[in-house]
Amino acid sequence: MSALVLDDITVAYQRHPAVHHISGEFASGSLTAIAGPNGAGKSTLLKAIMGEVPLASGRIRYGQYQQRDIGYLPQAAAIDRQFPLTVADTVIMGAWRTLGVHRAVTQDVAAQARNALQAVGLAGFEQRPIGSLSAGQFQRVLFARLLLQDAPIVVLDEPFTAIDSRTTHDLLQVILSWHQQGRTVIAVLHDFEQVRQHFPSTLLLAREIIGWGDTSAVMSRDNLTRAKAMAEAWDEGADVCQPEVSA
Ligand SMILES: Nc1ncnc2c1ncn2[C@@H]1O[C@H](COP(=O)(O)OP(=O)(O)OP(=O)(O)O)[C@@H](O)[C@H]1O
Repeated sequence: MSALVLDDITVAYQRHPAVHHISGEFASGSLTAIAGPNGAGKSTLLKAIMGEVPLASGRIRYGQYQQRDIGYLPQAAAIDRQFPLTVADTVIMGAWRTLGVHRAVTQDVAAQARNALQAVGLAGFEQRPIGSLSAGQFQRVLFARLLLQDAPIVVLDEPFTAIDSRTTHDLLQVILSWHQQGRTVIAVLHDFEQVRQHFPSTLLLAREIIGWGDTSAVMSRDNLTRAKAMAEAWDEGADVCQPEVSA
């Protein structure tokens, strides 16, 4: 069964394609890394899945779930940490689906938030302002929020960039436990060794698909060389291709 199906999708910024004719599917319960050179369209693909950028063409099908059932962690740079929130409030926001907009936070949700913080190694941090946390601690908070969200599909954009190795190790265990629980997990990653060791499936992207499937086959030397060569040959000014108009 498919959790997400990409049906010939193209995404463009000011008509320049960042993701070009991508088709394929993320199987339900799969653990997939998205890898590729800088500017390959990895973040853009995640944003398209989340509905944050429009599709120039093609379609995304969400299987048995809806877009709002996806837990999403954007790149760290996209998150405002100056907002005056406590760690507990930030985590509790993950439960918005069960809380609704106006309902009070129940003791149950507050307890879940404490448990989630404990699971990511931040017990006792509940009342700390998020602005006072280190990058690694803040990433742990965002994972605790995802734990509360309890989403069947989790999408992570470079979750370990600029994060210390201890935190990376701990949060990788959280990702692996999501996989063991049968959730569908998709993560953009730059560390190829990490991808090879822990991610059974990989989508190697260079605007187009270089390979998608079993990690050992996709991350071959040939494919990585091809991805690099495509990145070097990119024409930043290329227009989105237009379908031929029949007479
Ligand atoms: N908001 C935007 N407006 C215009 N162009 C954009 C925008 N966002 C991304 N791009 C361009 O689209 C292309 C793909 O960017 P994207 O961030 O998706 O790549 P990426 O694979 O995630 O790269 P990285 O590994 O460097 O994060 C790049 O050429 C980038 O400059």
